[in-house]
Amino acid sequence: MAKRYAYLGPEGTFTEAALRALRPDAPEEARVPCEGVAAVFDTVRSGGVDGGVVPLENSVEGSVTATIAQLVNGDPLVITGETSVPVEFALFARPGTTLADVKRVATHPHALAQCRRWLSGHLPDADTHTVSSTAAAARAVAEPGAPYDAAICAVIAGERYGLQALATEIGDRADAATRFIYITRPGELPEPTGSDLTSLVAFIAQDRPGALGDVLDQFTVRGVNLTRLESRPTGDALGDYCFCIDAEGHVSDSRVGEALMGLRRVCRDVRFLGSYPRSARPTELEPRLRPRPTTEADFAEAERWLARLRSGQVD
Ligand SMILES: O=C(O)C(=O)C[C@]1(C(=O)O)C=C[C@@H](O)C=C1
Repeated sequence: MAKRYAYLGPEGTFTEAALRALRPDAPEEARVPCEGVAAVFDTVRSGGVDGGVVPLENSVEGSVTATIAQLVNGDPLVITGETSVPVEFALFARPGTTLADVKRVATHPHALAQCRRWLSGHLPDADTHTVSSTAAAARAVAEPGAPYDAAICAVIAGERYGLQALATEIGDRADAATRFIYITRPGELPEPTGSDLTSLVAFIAQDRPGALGDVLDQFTVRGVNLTRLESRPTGDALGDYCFCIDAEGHVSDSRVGEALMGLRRVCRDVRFLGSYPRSARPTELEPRLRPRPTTEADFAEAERWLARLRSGQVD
């Protein structure tokens, strides 16, 4: 049966652009728009689709909490791919509307946070309303008797719903980008590519001095670079946190595997969220991320050395 993919819809979201980048050969009917991040996760979990795409983090606004909450607390799904998409915002309204007519602006909370400067400069008195996505805002503005006068959305969404641009490039940061993940039900892992990321959630055993240090040490001593570390409430009690971690490398790399075993020993729980190809190639990475402090070859050589010691040989 042909594969189908859920995404944060409706048509015209940045998430749809991410899905097109991740699955360029998928025909239109393979893309299943969902209203909200939780609905994408549920559709993937229920087996209604093969996988799904959701936003994970934005370079300006940070994490998408709805996605993190599903990854941390929901029934386990794994990440098998990622991509990042530049996010450029525009203000769209029904044809004939002028900027002076705009009193109510709708958009996604992350988009609103990224256009604050432009809004306070150009529409200081407009009321702002948040909806489930930037394209949902554009669609709502296009409806007869719409509750909003304008939407902050991608150009493609404004055009898709027959609106007219009142302003383009209204984001506070022209170089803003959002990172999206491709999620599936647990199954076969993607093959290592030599440029992978491993995502996980570490739940510390007990709040005490050095508890986070113990988690980080598992990576430090094995020369595994972290690309993201975020503390999130577990939801169980006020002040109870877990740590969302992205590390360079694949679970099949010995040192990443050993770091995971180390975490398993020092943490109350570890949720493995997947190993998957990194979207930026190493040549595009900043030099400070390379070279790795130790290589896979160093690791293998140290293992052989230990085996020799254990068998009674001394170098
Ligand atoms: O609303 C959209 O178009 C989305 O794809 C969601 C989303 C997000 O959740 O951050 C994606 C990119 C932008 O930062 C704004 C909104």
